[in-house]
Order: sequence, then C-alpha cells, then structure tokens
Amino acid sequence: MNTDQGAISMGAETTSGNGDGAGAGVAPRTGALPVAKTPRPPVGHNRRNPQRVAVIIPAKDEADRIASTVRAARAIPHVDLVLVVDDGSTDETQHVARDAGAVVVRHSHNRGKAAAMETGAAVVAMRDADGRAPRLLLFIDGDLGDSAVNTAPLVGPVREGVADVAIALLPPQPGAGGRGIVVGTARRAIQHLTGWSPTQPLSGMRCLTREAFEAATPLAHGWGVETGMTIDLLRRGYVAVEVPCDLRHRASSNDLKGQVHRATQYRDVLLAVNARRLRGTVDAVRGMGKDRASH
Ligand SMILES: O=c1ccn([C@@H]2O[C@H](COP(=O)(O)OP(=O)(O)O[C@H]3O[C@H](CO)[C@@H](O)[C@H](O)[C@H]3O)[C@@H](O)[C@H]2O)c(=O)[nH]1
Ligand SMILES: O=C(O)[C@H](O)COP(=O)(O)O
Repeated sequence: MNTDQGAISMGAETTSGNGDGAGAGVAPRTGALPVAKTPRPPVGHNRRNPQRVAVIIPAKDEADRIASTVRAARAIPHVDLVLVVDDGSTDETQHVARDAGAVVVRHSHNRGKAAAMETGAAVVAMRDADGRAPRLLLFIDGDLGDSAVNTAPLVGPVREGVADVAIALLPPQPGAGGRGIVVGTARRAIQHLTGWSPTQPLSGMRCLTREAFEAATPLAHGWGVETGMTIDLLRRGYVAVEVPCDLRHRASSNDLKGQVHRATQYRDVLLAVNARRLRGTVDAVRGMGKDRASH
C-alpha cells in the first residue's frame, strides 16, 4: 500500500521527537505527513531486493484462533516469514500454528507477552540475510483470526519512511467490558512523558523497523510493553503513527476473569511508567551535573 490514501488518521498529531528527552518535539497539526527518524529505503533495499516483513505472533493458548491468524498473516503483502512464539501454552497452539504454515518457537514455560516479543525478534534477526535490509517487524496478537490480514496498512508508513512505528487503531469490539481505566492511565502517562496522546495506547498490533525495535529494548515486562515502547521510542526521537485497521479480537469482558486481567494490565503499565519516570529524573539530574561541571 502507499501512504497517501488517508489511512493515517493520526499522522499530523504524531510526535516527531528530537531525541532530547521527555516532551521531545510534537509536530504541529499541519496536516502534512510526518517523516521517520531513519530515512528509507534502508541499506540493502532496491527494486530487485525489496524490504521484507516478518510477522511475529506471541501466543499463549491460542489453539482455537491461531490457524486462521497465521493464514491471514501470510497473505499480507511483503511478508515472507510468519513466526509464532508459543509462550508456554498448555494447549495445541504450537502444532496448529505449524500446520498452518508458521515457523514456531516455544518457551517451555510462560514468560509473558513482552518476553515472547523479544524471543520473536531474536529469531527473525537470525534469519535476516547478510547484506540485505533487516526485515520490518510486524507484531500481532494470536486471536485476530481472519481479520489479521487487515494489519497490512501498518506496513506502508514504515516501509515508506513516514514513521518508525505504526500502531493499529481498532474499531469498537463487541463484548468489550473495559471502563477505560487502564487505557486512560497509559495514555496520560505517555502524554506526560512525551507530549503525545495516543488514542489506543495498549494496542499491540505494531509494525516497526529493526532499529526502532532495538532502541526500545529491553522491553517493559508483560502488559507494560506497549506503553513502555511508545515512551522509549518517542523520547529517542522515533516517529509513531496510529493507523485504523479493521480488526476483531477476543475482547476482555466484564466478568471476574476480565477484571483480573485488567488489574494485571494496570500493574504492568504502572511498573513500566514508573521505571521510565525514574529514568527521566536520573537523566535530568545527570544533565544538571554536567552543566555545572562545564561552567
Ligand atoms: O502470557 C502471555 C499472555 C498472552 N500472550 C499473547 O499476547 C497476545 C495478547 O493477549 P490478549 O489475551 O489478547 O490480551 P488483550 O487484553 O486482548 O490485549 C490488548 O492489550 C495488551 C496490552 O495490555 C496488548 O498487548 C494487546 O495487543 C491488546 O490487544 C495474544 O496473542 C496472547 O496469546 C502471550 O504471548 N503470553
Ligand atoms: O478492555 C480493555 O480495553 C483493556 O483490558 C483495558 O481496560 P480498561 O478499559 O479498563 O482501560
């Protein structure tokens, strides 16, 4: 896809940071598309050698949906590798995913979504060819089913150098029971630390360059991963956009299981944010020390 078809609804609101720490420059609402920190096409990219995309799917007990998710992911243009990281599932996820055409690696015990993402990126790096641009990394959830193909619009902005990371904006999900507490907490924290207010700060469907991924590691633990990644990337001057994607996933309802899940998300988001607040303060104090020393 190309990026001039209006798919990037949040482009003008996107931070185009200058890498000088918290509050790094937010682009004015000019209507113009932003420009990624790292110019594209990358080294090793040319017409005969176009940049490829790896889809990475962290999956815990997704046997019911992983086959359709994998098949749909394989149909996304430029994708030549679909990797499922089975995060210690107790069901048949790994076998179902392999039968559907994915490369599968497995954690022998459950380590959480962020760890599965790091494992996935490491495996893709081992498969990236020498002398070729590293693959773009497209992270998607295992429960998207057929709708996973609709993450395709995330690739264009990153491939074409409009953004370093493109994040999916999902339509309202049937049966979703959240009250916006975790989402609001994550959004306010990102806004406070970077100046950007994302619409869906927890959205895990994200396409990014290898360079941006490395800049965001080590990832925040568990469910804090998206919030931590967005803060780290924007603080380092990388450019994010939110792109509407017509996705369906298993939304958490309002039952006990859903509440426990949200409580865990809340804890992980707070841990990710507090670690980054602390880092911001330490960096600021170090900066003051350096200023004094140079006078
Ligand atoms: O220990 C775990 C738990 C989950 N998953 C996988 O992570 C993905 C997301 O999990 P899900 O149960 O669908 O969580 P949701 O609450 O629906 O996730 C929303 O919120 C999360 C942040 O809290 C984001 O990571 C997701 O992308 C976003 O869809 C799925 O593929 C899971 O199989 C793991 O790999 N390991
Ligand atoms: O259902 C959701 O969107 C997430 O679990 C976050 O919950 P929240 O609605 O309480 O922010």
